[in-house]
Amino acid sequence: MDNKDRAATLVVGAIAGAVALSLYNKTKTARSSARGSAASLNSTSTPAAAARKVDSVSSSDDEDDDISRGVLLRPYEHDKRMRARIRQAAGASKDDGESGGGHGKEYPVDDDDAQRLQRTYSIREEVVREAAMERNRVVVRVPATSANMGPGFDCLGMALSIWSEVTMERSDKFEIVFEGAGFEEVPLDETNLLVTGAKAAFKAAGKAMPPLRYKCVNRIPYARGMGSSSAAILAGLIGGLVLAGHKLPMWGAEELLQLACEIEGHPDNVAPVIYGGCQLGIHNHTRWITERVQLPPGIQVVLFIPNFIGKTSDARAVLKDQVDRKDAIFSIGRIAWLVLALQSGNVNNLRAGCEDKMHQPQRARQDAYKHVNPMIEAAIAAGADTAYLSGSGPTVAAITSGAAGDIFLQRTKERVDKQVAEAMLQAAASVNVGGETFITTPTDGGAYVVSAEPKFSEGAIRYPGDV
Ligand SMILES: Nc1ncnc2c1ncn2[C@@H]1O[C@H](COP(=O)(O)OP(=O)(O)OP(=O)(O)O)[C@@H](O)[C@H]1O
Ligand SMILES: N[C@@H](CCO)C(=O)O
Repeated sequence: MDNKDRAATLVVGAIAGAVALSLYNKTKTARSSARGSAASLNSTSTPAAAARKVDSVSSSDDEDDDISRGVLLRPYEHDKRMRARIRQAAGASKDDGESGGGHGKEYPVDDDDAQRLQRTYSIREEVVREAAMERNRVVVRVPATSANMGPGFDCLGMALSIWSEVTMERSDKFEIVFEGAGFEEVPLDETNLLVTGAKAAFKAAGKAMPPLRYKCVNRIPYARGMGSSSAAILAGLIGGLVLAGHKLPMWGAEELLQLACEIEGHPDNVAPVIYGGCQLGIHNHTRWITERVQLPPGIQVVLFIPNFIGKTSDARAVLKDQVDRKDAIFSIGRIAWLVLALQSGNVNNLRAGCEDKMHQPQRARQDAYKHVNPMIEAAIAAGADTAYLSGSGPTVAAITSGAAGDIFLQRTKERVDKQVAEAMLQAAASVNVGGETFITTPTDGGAYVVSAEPKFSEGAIRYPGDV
């Protein structure tokens, strides 16, 4: 990703972040007021001002102020707050450079609290130093993802309930066995992204990369706009970390996200692969950060997956370096609108929220993507709340809502997703594009280790994959 792309991601992501943050704060008002006067971000008058505030909260020296007031609670702030509180509990000066704050603020700590924090902090220190056991074999599951969702170019994406499974084991020679989607096209040499991920993991561990055997049962459509490359990167990274016996510092660092973004270049697929759900990610000038965007309950994702591949590198090549101001204004409003609609559950606003002028029209003008516009119109006419080009395409995703429980228990005529899938197939046929539809749901969870050898379980503490 070049600097221009990164700047665009920052602006779009920051605005969407401001919207999400405003909603988040609304839900946290009770907690904030219980802690005392809240420097409410809700009072921020413009999206731009809110975006500046987001940035200052995450990176300025005022961080401790905001944290102590309970205005925000984010994973990467836990570490700093904990350190400050422990230091205060221990009676140390807050001004010797370590706490990063030095405001002389009184933190609400009693003896029990201090002991608990001290204990937690000790555990955290052990985690940082911990040299985990190297392992011989590991199985990892990684989800498909649908990025961009219209205007969230390079910054927004959601994880889908389509999982690939990768087994990695130490071997006397390098080998990749690939089954399922893309088995005829995927490179089986060291350029495979599973290997790229694994190499990054061993590098992070400071260990030489041993010969590994990879077996991938791939259910994520290959090079179709459903995040097959990000899933492969994360499978390699996670599997590699487990084999290397290296645990990343997660508190305050989101280190796995940094490693994955360094390879992929943007967080819109890799963040939902790691954390699940819908994720909004930006680069804050120092590192990649991401936040969960709540999804409305009961939504389904209807995918039309063409029977041809569309490489992201080709789909990016059609985009110009410069964006017209009116197109930027159009898309900035839409990403804010989309995040607001998702967070608030107002599915009626999803349609406008998924409109875009940054990449979708440019890509849809290509002959290979001629199905995109007719299909979006057909899906919406058939009852979808919205539809958009998934990732860099050529897959089109439509969102339907109102589902509850298992769809196979629902009367066919009441199933909006089926009507939408049929309409998408008809639209594809009308422009002579072949493919299939796939009906799925977002998944709340991200990539996970299914099992490892030797096992993780010991004594009475057991884990599902080890049972
Ligand atoms: N194990 C792998 N799985 C998938 N793609 C791989 C793998 N290893 C290497 N690649 C490369 O990544 C490319 C696919 O990534 P690409 O970004 O084009 O599609 P995608 O990730 O499926 O879609 P999108 O990023 O738009 O959601 C392939 O052309 C291939 O060169
Ligand atoms: N945001 C990316 C997604 C695919 O990697 C793009 O649209 O090119």
